[in-house]
Amino acid sequence: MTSTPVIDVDRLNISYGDFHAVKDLTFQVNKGELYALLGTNGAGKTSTLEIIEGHRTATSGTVRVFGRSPRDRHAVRHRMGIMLQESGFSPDLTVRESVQLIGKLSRRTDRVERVLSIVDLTHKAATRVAQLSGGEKRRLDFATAVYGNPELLFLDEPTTGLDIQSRDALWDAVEKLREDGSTIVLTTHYLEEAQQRADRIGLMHMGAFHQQGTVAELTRTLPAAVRFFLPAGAPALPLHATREADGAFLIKTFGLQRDLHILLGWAHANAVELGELQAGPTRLDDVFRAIGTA
Ligand SMILES: Nc1ncnc2c1ncn2[C@@H]1O[C@H](COP(=O)(O)OP(=O)(O)OP(=O)(O)O)[C@@H](O)[C@H]1O
Repeated sequence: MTSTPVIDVDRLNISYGDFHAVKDLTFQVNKGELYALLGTNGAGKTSTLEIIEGHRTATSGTVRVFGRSPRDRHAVRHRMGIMLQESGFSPDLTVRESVQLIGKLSRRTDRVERVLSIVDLTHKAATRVAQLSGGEKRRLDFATAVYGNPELLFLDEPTTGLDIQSRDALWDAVEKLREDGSTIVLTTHYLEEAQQRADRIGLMHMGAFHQQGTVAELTRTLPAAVRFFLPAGAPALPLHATREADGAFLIKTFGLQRDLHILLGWAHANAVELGELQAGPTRLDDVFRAIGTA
């Protein structure tokens, strides 16, 4: 991974009339990174991506993609693969014709059969788009992003409507592209996927970054949790705990390993069984839930 940014956004502002939708947003995405742009509804993710993808002009600020203005479509567009939430393929075209069309529009070279195989639609090549299932249509959308191995991929909610096998296959294909040096920008409401896949996350709220960093950097801002039930008559706990509505004990801690060690030592010494014991670091969901409460 080098430090040359593929995407460089500097004090980006986007207004719709009087409404200031994106406020002084600054971030970079480096070559080979998987950057997840996440946020609450209406946070400004789509608006920001529309600028980076060259569909719209900024109200103020500078955006560079491969060092060029994204409005310089001739220089930049063929280097990007964009998987939208809906690609809007003509329902009358077959799958093969749709992929051929992607090839023409993208100005990248590839073999149609290779792309069909990556998105697992070889067996549907002669089927009309109108006859595809929701998940199959989504895989055809993915073909727009992978055709010709672009250097930069935008994946907008890529796995919505996909079954687990198709999701795994999509991520395998993304990993292969990354091995070849592609840079990925992901937007998703499946926080687990972002937590698992992203190198860095930009978490937007009301037009600005609420937080930006690696998953570890984001989750370490909140305590980890240890949850368990105690049998009646158990001696006093060695750590401060609160009671949940269902009677479970909850310990919140920034020193998970240390406190688990204390708790398990205490349980062992007192022959106490910790019922349904769960312990884990904060998840990205919790970081999201904390937005607005912090
Ligand atoms: N063309 C437009 N005209 C006026 N307001 C707009 C326009 N497009 C977006 N907005 C407003 O700008 C804000 C940011 O919208 P945007 O679609 O970028 O958010 P988002 O983060 O993608 O949201 P979501 O997760 O709900 O899709 C919202 O309040 C939205 O209502």
